[in-house]
Amino acid sequence: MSIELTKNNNKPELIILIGMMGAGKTTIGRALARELKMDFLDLDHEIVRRCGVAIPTIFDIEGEDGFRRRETSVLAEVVEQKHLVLATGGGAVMREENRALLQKGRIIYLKADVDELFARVSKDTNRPLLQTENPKEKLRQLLELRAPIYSQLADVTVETGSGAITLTVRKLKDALKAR
Ligand SMILES: Nc1ncnc2c1ncn2[C@@H]1O[C@H](COP(=O)(O)OP(=O)(O)O)[C@@H](O)[C@H]1O
Ligand SMILES: O=C(O)C1=C[C@@H](OP(=O)(O)O)[C@@H](O)[C@H](O)C1
Ligand SMILES: [Mg+2]
Repeated sequence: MSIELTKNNNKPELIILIGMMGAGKTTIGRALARELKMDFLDLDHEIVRRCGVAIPTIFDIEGEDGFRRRETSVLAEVVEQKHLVLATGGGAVMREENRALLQKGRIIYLKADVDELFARVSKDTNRPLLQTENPKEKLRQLLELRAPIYSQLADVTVETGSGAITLTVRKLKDALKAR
């Protein structure tokens, strides 16, 4: 099967947020969509809605592989939508097939360092990959592996520090306008 993909950077009908767990894809994505008067969809939430069970349950029953298959299948559908801000899950960029699908949108990399990411997600039990003895080390390893991929895919990269969420949304809007 060959997929024909065209990328139109001047007309962001589909904005896609990528980045690590805790980067703020879900939170910032929702706020950005509201600001831009676009629809919002979170890939993880859509997977959960379709399965009827939470992400840790999908990992328990089907393993990470099962989750990734579902992720690809939902991603393939939702990238066809227009007027949409799409928040992906942090690992969605790891499959070649997904990276091709992501090219349908304007890709924004939300960047944060390990300390910041850890501070944001450490109390959340909804991320099965971090249910380990040393979740900070796991975040560090995942970041090391994924950071070059996020950077390579990104049309726009926005640093999200410890500042307010509204500030990050403003930065993002400006960055989108500037391109
Ligand atoms: N820019 C930000 N500044 C401070 N806290 C943030 C920021 N972005 C997200 N958060 C907080 O971090 C947590 C994880 O954010 P979330 O949007 O779920 O990240 P992701 O979807 O990238 O994993 C949430 O509690 C959210 O309120
Ligand atoms: O980084 C990852 O591999 C994952 C990130 C999660 O989404 P967030 O990045 O929104 O936390 C979710 O898709 C799943 O737990 C796997
Ligand atoms: Mg999320």
